[in-house]
Amino acid sequence: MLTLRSLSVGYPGRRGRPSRRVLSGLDAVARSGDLTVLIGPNGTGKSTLLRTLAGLQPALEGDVLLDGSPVTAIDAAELARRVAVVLTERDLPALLTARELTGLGRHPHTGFTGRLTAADHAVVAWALDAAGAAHLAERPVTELSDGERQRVLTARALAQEPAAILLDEPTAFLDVPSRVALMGLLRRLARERSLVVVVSTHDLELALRIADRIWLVDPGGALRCGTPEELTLDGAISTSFDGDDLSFDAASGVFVLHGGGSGTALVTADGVRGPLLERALTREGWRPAAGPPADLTVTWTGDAYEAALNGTTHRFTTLAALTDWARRPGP
Ligand SMILES: Nc1ncnc2c1ncn2[C@@H]1O[C@H](COP(=O)(O)OP(=O)(O)OP(=O)(O)O)[C@@H](O)[C@H]1O
Repeated sequence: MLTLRSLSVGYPGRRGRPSRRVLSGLDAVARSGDLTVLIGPNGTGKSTLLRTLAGLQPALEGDVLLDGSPVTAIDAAELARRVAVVLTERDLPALLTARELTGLGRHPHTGFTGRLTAADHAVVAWALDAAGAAHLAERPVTELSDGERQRVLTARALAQEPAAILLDEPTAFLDVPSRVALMGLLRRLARERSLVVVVSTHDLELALRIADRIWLVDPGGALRCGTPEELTLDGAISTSFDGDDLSFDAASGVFVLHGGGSGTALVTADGVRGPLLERALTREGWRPAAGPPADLTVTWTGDAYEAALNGTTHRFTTLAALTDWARRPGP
């Protein structure tokens, strides 16, 4: 497991510039077998923390322990075997194919010559496949799209067969199915291979759905740790992310736009139509009501939407027509 003990991270002062302490007094554990997801608003220090955990920059104070040993006491070659890091790199070595770049992940294991054995090639093939990048294997890495490059960088980390894998926003450039697939893969790897996996993301809704443990850097610089449900229940998620226009709905686990000043709306419709209607009305400035009374009631009759407002009922045959009317309800 990976343990943070009274850890402070940041940037030492240089050439007359003062040092910058980004986060301090951090205590946390990322367990083997868990997918630990690091979340927090912009600029709170997620990348700085991940780089410090990976040994890419020194801690200002305190310790990072890998299976009980301070990472500073583990020699560089050993650390390279045990910890893999995926940063949002854009400058990759030209002329390498995706397979060759993934092969670089084997280097901590290959010894002095760097030559890959048949067993190493098999691990590379597995890693490319696991990261959904097998079809990219022979492509030059400089010609890949952002999302494709992210998969190959993930494959390189997997090829390293580390004990811990740290990823900084690996889903940033991926489309939605690929994000879910990559997070799912990371969780599966954590469980099946008993890996420590710490991954930062801005995809809060996905994080809360898929993480075993959340590390939340709150705006005050504290690190709040717990299951997604614990942090939702104790209000930590709302406190960190709610804004003037947006708030986190604990029950559904998604962000909702605040209804404006149009009033409350009560929806009666079966299946998925109900939540979709509520979403459309919220976008137009109505606040969903849990039950009667409400300023506006909308009922799906099976072939039309009936909207009752101020004693008058309006009938719409399409959701688009209802939505347009709800924006500026008239007679
Ligand atoms: N090299 C540096 N020297 C000094 N300060 C830095 C340096 N790099 C980042 N910072 C500052 O450290 C703070 C944390 O930055 P960091 O990139 O870790 O945040 P983050 O949570 O990853 O942000 P984001 O969500 O926007 O990616 C920011 O205020 C940033 O300006």
